[in-house]
Amino acid sequence: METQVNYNFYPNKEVTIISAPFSAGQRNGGVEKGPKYLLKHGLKEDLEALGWKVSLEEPLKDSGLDLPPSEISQEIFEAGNSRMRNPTIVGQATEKIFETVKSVAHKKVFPLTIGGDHAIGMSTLAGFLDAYPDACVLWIDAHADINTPDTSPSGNLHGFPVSFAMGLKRDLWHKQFDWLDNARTKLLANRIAYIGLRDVDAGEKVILRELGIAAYSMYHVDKYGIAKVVEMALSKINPSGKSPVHISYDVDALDPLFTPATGTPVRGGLTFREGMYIVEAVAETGNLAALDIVECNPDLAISNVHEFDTIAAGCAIAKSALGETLV
Ligand SMILES: NC(=[NH2+])NCCC[C@H](N)C(=O)O
Ligand SMILES: [Mn+2]
Ligand SMILES: [Mn+2]
Repeated sequence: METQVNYNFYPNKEVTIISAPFSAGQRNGGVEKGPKYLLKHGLKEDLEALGWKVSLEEPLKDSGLDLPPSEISQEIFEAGNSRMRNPTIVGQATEKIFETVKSVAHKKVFPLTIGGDHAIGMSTLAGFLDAYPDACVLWIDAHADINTPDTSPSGNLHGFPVSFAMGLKRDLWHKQFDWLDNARTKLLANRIAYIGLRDVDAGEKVILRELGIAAYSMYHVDKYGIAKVVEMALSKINPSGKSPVHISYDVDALDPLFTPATGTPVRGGLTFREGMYIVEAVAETGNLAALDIVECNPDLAISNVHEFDTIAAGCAIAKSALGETLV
């Protein structure tokens, strides 16, 4: 089926699935299996059926960086009240993923990065912004993932990627993140909006307020409806309507009813249709130009139904974003 949706930045409709089986940004084993399960569910074939030419890149292949937390030696980097866990392995893996996303984006091919935990968001944002300095970002998540080493309650690096892409508290970083200094463009506060928030740490709330970041929580989804929220978010971050839009989609944005197999589920989330509407509506503008799907963890499913629902939801996000329409 040929899709009705246009992709302004990809007239040739080429997409590269960047497989990022990575879990050291948090402490649950299993999230590194996400890419394998999404692919096994038919992700590649589904996108081909939508008229895309699909290729696959595996930046972590044979790197040893794709091991579950139980198989890597744990490292804690502390300075004063600042803390991050496993900075060396996270820094090494995110650099490799950054290089891949960057080269795919520079080739004018749609980068679809599948995780893996959300630490890889620092790679995808920095890599995409390198090719498109005027890009804007929709971060779809229950969490803001904008902790800095001195605000994080957990030290888990999947709670940091937005602050890294923005270069916040640069002096507190571990040296393994020096690669971010080579990225051409930092993410600016007026180029990112959140949708779906409902579990934001106290220090993150201060950062969001101080920087004036557009943050639409579940309260705003309830109050205005999802269509209005998407419209408001896009008009804030993309006032000209011409910039490419990168969506970083944490499946825990959806209610755990729909994506139960994820490491940090939070009740009161988006319905399945609200979640699909976001990517459908951005795709409809023609400006959707990069997508991440992260935090599917098949090992946390307590039944086959949970596993199926979570993986199927991840694939549905990709299909809706890449042009599947309901009629
Ligand atoms: N990508 C995620 N699921 N992030 C969850 C982050 C949770 C919490 N804010 C933390 O920093 O630990
Ligand atoms: Mn989350
Ligand atoms: Mn996240």
